[in-house]
Amino acid sequence: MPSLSKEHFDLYSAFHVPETHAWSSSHLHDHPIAGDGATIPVIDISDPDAASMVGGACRSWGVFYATSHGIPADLLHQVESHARRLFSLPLHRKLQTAPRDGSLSGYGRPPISAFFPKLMWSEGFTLAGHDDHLAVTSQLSPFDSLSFCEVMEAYMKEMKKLAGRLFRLLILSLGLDEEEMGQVGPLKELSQAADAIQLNSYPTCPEPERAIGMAAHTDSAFLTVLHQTDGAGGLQVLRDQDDSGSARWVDVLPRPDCLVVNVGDLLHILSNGRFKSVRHRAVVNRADHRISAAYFIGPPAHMKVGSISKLVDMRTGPMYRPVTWPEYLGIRTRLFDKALDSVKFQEKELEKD
Ligand SMILES: C=C1C[C@]23C[C@@]1(O)CC[C@H]2[C@@]12CCC[C@@](C)(C(=O)O1)[C@H]2[C@@H]3C(=O)O
Ligand SMILES: O=C(O)CCC(=O)C(=O)O
Ligand SMILES: [Fe+2]
Repeated sequence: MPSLSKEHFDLYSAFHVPETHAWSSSHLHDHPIAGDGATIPVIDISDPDAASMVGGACRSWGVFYATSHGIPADLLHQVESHARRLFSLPLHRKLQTAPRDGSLSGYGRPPISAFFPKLMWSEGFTLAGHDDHLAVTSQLSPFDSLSFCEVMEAYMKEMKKLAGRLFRLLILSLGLDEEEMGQVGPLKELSQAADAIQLNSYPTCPEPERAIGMAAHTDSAFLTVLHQTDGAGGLQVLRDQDDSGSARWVDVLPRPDCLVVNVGDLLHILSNGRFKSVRHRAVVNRADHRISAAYFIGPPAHMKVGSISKLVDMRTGPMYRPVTWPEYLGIRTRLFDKALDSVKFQEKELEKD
């Protein structure tokens, strides 16, 4: 069993933020927080104009709130309460499920943690594929791992359907017709698309101004659909340029009946840079123990993702070289937030007419 080192400080009973978790203020305050007025689009995805609204939001923000998403409220509550129960287990029991032998599923720090000298004020549990996660959760007996798995699998199934709807809207918004849409690999093979759930727990923090729940990053997949608990919130997205010309962190507060959808790096590549992979982070607070459940959908492991040819300017060629998701995750392991730039082709000089 992994030992309970200082690194596994119990966040739930903390009276102060230890040095291991204290981030420098330059890291935390790299950009100002936007005031009111910066409003993330709220889109009813069953609206007849949903495609153009979703397309507009992904071009301009890389994120939006989706309503009429079709995920039953009861299922969302069950996911949340199972996640709470899992994170409330004693630390040594959770550590028993740490991913091993090439598995991705289990309790632990997300891969981005490796890029920062300080630890994040959160715990994570990844579920990637049925056998993978059943193998770890079944070790949690007498924790009700079967009902945990049942709920998570029902959630993944519903989320995949929703991701299919969102994808269709996005592709339509790019001006592709039904026939061309059928030729776009990821949509054609959605049933085989790879997906994963990341459960995040952000305990209350005695000194939230010194800690970070989840450090700034972009997600690697096509799309992320996030459910967050009601309460103080914590998710923030980086709005590149506001009217004042500077980048600002914008709060993505919980809204009733809304899920948060954000663009990941592979959709940025697929759309030849039209949809923006949005940088985001999660801050913590003194009052609420926040839970979030992120659903990631990406291409099947073997599929190379390149820019849709109709979106490529024939004179300059595609902006990015095609990559598979596992290949891209490998690049991120080495380069983290330089990964997207590293698969970008050098811009060609256009000859003057
Ligand atoms: C499917 C995945 C996406 C993810 C890496 C992973 O294999 C499982 C964890 C995911 C997560 C969640 C927190 C943020 C993130 C950047 C990270 O470090 O782990 C994402 C990864 C990603 O989007 O690449
Ligand atoms: O919890 C959140 O609000 C953000 C989580 C996140 O960014 C992730 O899991 O990739
Ligand atoms: Fe994320």
